[in-house]
Amino acid sequence: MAETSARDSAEEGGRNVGICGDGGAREAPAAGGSGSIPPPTNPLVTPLLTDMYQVTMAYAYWKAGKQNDRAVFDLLHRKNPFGGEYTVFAGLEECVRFAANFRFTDADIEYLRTVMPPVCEDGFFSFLKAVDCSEVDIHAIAEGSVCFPRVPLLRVEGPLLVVQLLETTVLTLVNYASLVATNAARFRKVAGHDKLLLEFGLRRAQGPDGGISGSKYCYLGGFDATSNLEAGQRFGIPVRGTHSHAFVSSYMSFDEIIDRKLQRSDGSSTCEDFVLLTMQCLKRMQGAPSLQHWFGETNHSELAAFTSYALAFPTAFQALVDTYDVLKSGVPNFCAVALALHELGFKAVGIRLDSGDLSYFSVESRKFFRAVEKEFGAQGFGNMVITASNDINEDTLDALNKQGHEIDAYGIGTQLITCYKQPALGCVYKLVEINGQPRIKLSEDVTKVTIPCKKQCYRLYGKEGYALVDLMVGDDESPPRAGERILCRHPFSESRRAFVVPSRVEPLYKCYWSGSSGAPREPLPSLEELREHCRRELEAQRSDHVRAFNPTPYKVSVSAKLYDFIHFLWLNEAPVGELH
Ligand SMILES: Nc1ncnc2c1ncn2[C@@H]1O[C@H](COP(=O)(O)OP(=O)(O)OP(=O)(O)O)[C@@H](O)[C@H]1O
Ligand SMILES: O=P(O)(O)OC[C@H]1O[C@H](OP(=O)(O)OP(=O)(O)O)[C@H](O)[C@@H]1O
Ligand SMILES: O=C(O)c1cccnc1
Ligand SMILES: [Mg+2]
Repeated sequence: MAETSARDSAEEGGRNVGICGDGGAREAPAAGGSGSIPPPTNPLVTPLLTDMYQVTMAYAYWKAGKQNDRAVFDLLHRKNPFGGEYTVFAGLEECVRFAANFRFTDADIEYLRTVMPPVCEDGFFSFLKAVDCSEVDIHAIAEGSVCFPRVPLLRVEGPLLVVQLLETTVLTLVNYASLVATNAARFRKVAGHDKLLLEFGLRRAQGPDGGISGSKYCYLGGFDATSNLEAGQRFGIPVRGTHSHAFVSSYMSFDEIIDRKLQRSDGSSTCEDFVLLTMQCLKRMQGAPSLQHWFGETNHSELAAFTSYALAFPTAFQALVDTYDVLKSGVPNFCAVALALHELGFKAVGIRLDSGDLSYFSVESRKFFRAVEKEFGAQGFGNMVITASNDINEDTLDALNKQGHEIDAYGIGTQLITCYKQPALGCVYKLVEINGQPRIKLSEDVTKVTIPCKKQCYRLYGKEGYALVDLMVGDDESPPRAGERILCRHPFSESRRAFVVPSRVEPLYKCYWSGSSGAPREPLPSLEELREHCRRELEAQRSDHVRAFNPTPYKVSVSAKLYDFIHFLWLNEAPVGELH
């Protein structure tokens, strides 16, 4: 029979990986095509969670009578994070919740009166009080999708004043969400699909929102569970935990263990002194010829702590073994308690390593488990779960893979949740059309030149089933069709172009908020569905695009017509220099 991985066991109901719980989510998934959409998860996400200049611009638009000009903005990133060639798009549901509930309160309006210059007319504030997203449409790539620079993740269309007001908030909702989901996906890729990935980031996250949204989007990106109970309750993410060094060092002797009784797992009898039993097990291990060279005296306060923890959790005993000395004390003490549990019909879970050379300690611990299994016929000891933590990042995971290790599960905090390798994703929100007139933003840096026009985006697949290219076309152009040859051009580099005959064409945009047209909108999937979508998307990528080291860039292109138009507009808008 194939060995069950730690991850499988956890997914089977989480019985086998420490203390765990899979309580139901407090929030039902957001309403989809019908019904009301709940407010953003974080109550701080209000219309005032924005930069002041959005409101001053709103005033100037209103003063000029431009407030209802029909505007189209694209939200896009220009560069993939972490030196990679892909990004996982996340944060869409929160944007839709924000738009659906966008309304200034009376208190907001009163506050704005105090901060806006006194010249601002009263009529503006009355106007602002009535502003909502009932005339706004949001089209977007599905949340959890793999996406690429320049292809807008969101297209927001509506009255200029209100779609301008959405800018900062939707950026803050998408930037970190997509960054941390991508980080999680990268950790998953290098760790391997058979490993259990636990997110332990809350204590190091950038504040409570970083903690909560970090847990959510790490789960979306491929982590299996979190230590964060609020995120567990709110989103239905499985929660897991072990114990800390403080628990171990809080014990000084066995005298602290008062209630020493432990009923056998089948309830048939009771062991009156479990402490004595663990001490006897340790003695037996010390006397076993095959284990003698491994260790001598162990730390007894550590053994007391482990024994006490096992009395509290006989069915889920997992021990942190590096408080004093991993191989001379932690692992033998753990095995003594695990053997005592075994005698009473319980199966211990395993250990957590939190310092030192994780490869070496995991390999040595596994050898010790196997030796104990052999010596005492303790079935299952050889494959007890080894969890590793301590400032782990992508490079550590890669190094561990190269060295060889026996780790089944990783607990990862700081480097994951803070996105230590790259702390920000640079999504921007750019005006691309106003009243049907395409607009462009020029820059010395060609990567910063915007692609004008209200656009449609398609992913074109080749005959081997992989995506070949993402193609942007003007909204008025006919869509590319499977089996039909189409010229795909790099948006800015004249010589980079290719004819593509797609085997399949996937339209990337769906409508997630349809204020003005009242068109049916896509349902908002549950977090579990987003996670599954993300997993499938990552699996479907060509391996050279998603490898960690020197990945191949994915092609993002525009139609010939859009290419010509971009360059026409560019020449039109760029002033001609004069040399003297
Ligand atoms: N075999 C390994 N290969 C590469 N990196 C490793 C390996 N084992 C551990 N690491 C990493 O090396 C770093 C060890 O850090 P450091 O020396 O500060 O910790 P430590 O002294 O072992 O533990 P602590 O300071 O928490 O008691 C951690 O980032 C850890 O993830
Ligand atoms: O290392 P991270 O990836 O951030 O994972 C979370 C860390 O948090 C805990 O201890 P903490 O760091 O609070 O104390 P310690 O460093 O002394 O173990 C845990 O033991 C991990 O080491
Ligand atoms: O449960 C754990 O082991 C844990 C949780 C958070 C941080 N470090 C470890
Ligand atoms: Mg630490």
